[in-house]
This record gives sequence, C-alpha cells and structure tokens, in this order.
Amino acid sequence: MGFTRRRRNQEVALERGPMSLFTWLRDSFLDILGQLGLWNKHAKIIFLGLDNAGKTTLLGMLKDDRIVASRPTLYPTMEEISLGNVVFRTFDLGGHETARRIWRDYFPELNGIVFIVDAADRTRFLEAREELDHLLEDPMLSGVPIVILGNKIDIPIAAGEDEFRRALGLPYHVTVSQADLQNTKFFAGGPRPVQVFMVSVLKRSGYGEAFRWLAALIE
Ligand SMILES: Nc1nc2c(ncn2[C@@H]2O[C@H](COP(=O)(O)OP(=O)(O)OP(=O)(O)O)[C@@H](O)[C@H]2O)c(=O)[nH]1
Ligand SMILES: [Mg+2]
Repeated sequence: MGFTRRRRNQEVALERGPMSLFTWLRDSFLDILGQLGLWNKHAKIIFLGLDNAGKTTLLGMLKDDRIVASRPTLYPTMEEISLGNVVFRTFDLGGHETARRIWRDYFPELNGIVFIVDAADRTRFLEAREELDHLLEDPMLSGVPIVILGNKIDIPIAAGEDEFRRALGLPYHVTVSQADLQNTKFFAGGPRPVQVFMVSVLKRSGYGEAFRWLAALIE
C-alpha cells in the first residue's frame, strides 16, 4: 500500500473513532514492516552516523510517512521507535564519547546496524570512514550485518556510488549483494554481511531495498 493511500486511510480511521483508529495503527505498522521485509521478525536495529546524516529523518519516515521537521538531536543522543516486534534506535557518532559508550551497551542483542552517511558532504567522508572502520574492527560486532546508506542523493552534487564506495573504503568485492545472500555458501563462513545502498530518505527512495537486504539476515 502506498504512503498516500495510508494517509487517506488514517483520515477515515480518525473519523470513525477509537476502534477504527486502533485497526489503522495496527495495519499501518504491519504495512511499513511489510515493505521493509521485517513484518514477522523480532529485531533490534540501530541507526548510527555522524550528526546531520539523516538518522532522525529516517526514523521519522518509518514512524509515519511524514517528513519530521528535524533539528539536531541534542546530547545524549538517542531516539527510539518500536513497530511490532522490531525496535529501531538512533545514536549519533562523532565527537560524542559518552554516546558511544551508551550504544555499545546495546551491542549484545543487536540484529543490525544501519550506518548513515551524508553522500553530499564530501568534507566529512573521512570522519565517517573512521567511525565506520571502528565498527568494522569491533570484535563484538563481527557477526552483525551492517547496512551503509549513502544518503541525500537527491542533492545534485552528491557522490555517486563508485565515488562513495572509494571514499568509505568499501569496494564492491568486500560487500555482499542480495544475490550473494541467496547463495547458501555465504552462510558457511563467507564474506562479512556489509552492503552499500545509495538512498534519499527525503524522497523515500532506496532504503526499502536496504532494509529488505538486512531482513534477509535476521531470523
Ligand atoms: N536533501 C536531503 N536532505 C536530507 C535527507 N535526509 C535528511 N536530510 C536533511 O538533513 C538534515 C539532518 O537530518 P537529521 O535527520 O536531523 O540528521 P541526524 O543524523 O539525526 O543528525 P543529528 O541528530 O544532528 O545527529 C535535516 O535538515 C534533514 O532534513 C535527504 O535524503 N536529502
Ligand atoms: Mg538526529
């Protein structure tokens, strides 16, 4: 079901009263989880990234189909929503040592990391890469799938995928495609579950595919 239709159904539900509103809420989150491939999953997923990458905006898109008028999230930086049995939490990286300690406490039960980068801000690619490298090197995270979103591709000057991958140190051969996931050999000690997706959260494009990739790795 499209976002517009969902909005119309929300209006109808509001007119019809509490029971109908309840039904709409239930159907609505099942609908969003369905689009993300997560409707039947139990999962904890965290969104990490530098400030201004688009974490809060993405969380808002999952919560509702509106664009949250977001302002920088204030320290300590953590936001959370639950849809069905899936919990999404955001944490900011970069310069927030305490925030890093907080989200590390969350590691043991983690099913996936969504690492968001502003693909239009080349001045911060190096900083983003350093944060990503910390994640990739962390022994506690060795089995946790990592989705890297190159966000804001609606901005004309944004990096294309080849440039983005080079800047982040993620050539094609180190990442795992949806097709690779279908290959059973992958599960027998194959490459690390990391993949890059170029997206525009603002235009609602690209991240559905990214979540479906992640969902394929969650029991
Ligand atoms: N053009 C464009 N702007 C975006 C996109 N996604 C987010 N933004 C904008 O980028 C800015 C930062 O987005 P946030 O969602 O607040 O970023 P954040 O990662 O939560 O940042 P902090 O809370 O500061 O750590 C906002 O002005 C968003 O509207 C996108 O896909 N395209
Ligand atoms: Mg934020």
